[in-house]
Amino acid sequence: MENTPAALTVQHLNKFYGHHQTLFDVNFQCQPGHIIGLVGANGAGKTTIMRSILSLARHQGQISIGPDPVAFNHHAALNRVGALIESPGLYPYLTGREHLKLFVKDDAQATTSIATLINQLHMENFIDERAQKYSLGMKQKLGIAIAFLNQPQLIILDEPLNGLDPQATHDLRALILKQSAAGTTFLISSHILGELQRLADDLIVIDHGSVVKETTMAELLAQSQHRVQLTTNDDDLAVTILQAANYHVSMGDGLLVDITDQQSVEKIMQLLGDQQLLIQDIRHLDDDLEASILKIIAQPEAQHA
Ligand SMILES: Nc1ncnc2c1ncn2[C@@H]1O[C@H](COP(=O)(O)OP(=O)(O)OP(=O)(O)O)[C@@H](O)[C@H]1O
Repeated sequence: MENTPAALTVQHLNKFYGHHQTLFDVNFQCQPGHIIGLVGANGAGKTTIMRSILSLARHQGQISIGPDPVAFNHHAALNRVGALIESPGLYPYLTGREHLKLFVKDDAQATTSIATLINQLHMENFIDERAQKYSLGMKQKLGIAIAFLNQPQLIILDEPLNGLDPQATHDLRALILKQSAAGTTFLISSHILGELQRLADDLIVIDHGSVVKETTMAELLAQSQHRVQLTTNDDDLAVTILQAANYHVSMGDGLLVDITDQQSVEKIMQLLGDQQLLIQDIRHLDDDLEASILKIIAQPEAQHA
């Protein structure tokens, strides 16, 4: 089978601001049509990685869009990339529609693609106003629309949900999923992890300028810890019974019981029921993406030496 090149390849990316190194040998690939979440704490290096890919910052290392290398002085392949980095740079005296006309490349498809984006992002009621009057969310929507123009193969979005209301968040999610199903690759940074959990196929976790984890969302969530919180009519006895059956139990708000692959809620209920214990409350406490990422970053080997 013919090998399809990755949509984006980043190899040995290092970045210095003066003498201060902010990226340390960053390596990763983005597969075509995947949505990749780039996550990490404030200052971890997400924006710097994105700016380096787009040749907006000088860096050391190799970056390729598909099979084509991109460098600070050689960036033809960036024609196939759409991006929104930090806040969009807009011309105050131009309307939103004039911005879209300015950035569109293919005149033949300009009118339909601009109209479709305006419609999909619900921008009709402000698109013919000058950008100087735009709110944060309106600017952000226009910046997103510009990133989606010209059918890019790769779209890079840095904190795209900034300033977006719930409807706009929903519209953007629908647009990203539609474009990704059509083959567009996305690299998206966001602190809104619940939203990334709904969108991303793959995750790259950055900490102190290094990649500390590259994984699929499914893999990460499958490895996450499953626990139940329960209250019984005799919690002390319940602890004794569960520990004797090799469950890890801690006392919190009720009993917190870790569940491994070989254990289950049904088995817990049966064990306690066999001893005539009454379960008064029971609920699942599965880790979400936030908890899983915090654990990755907290691991000592995740810290850059
Ligand atoms: N122009 C600059 N000059 C000097 N240092 C910079 C510059 N821009 C970024 N940095 C430093 O590089 C590091 C990475 O910053 P970056 O903006 O890439 O982080 P980030 O992960 O995007 O953070 P956030 O989530 O807060 O946006 C930080 O330590 C930051 O202080």
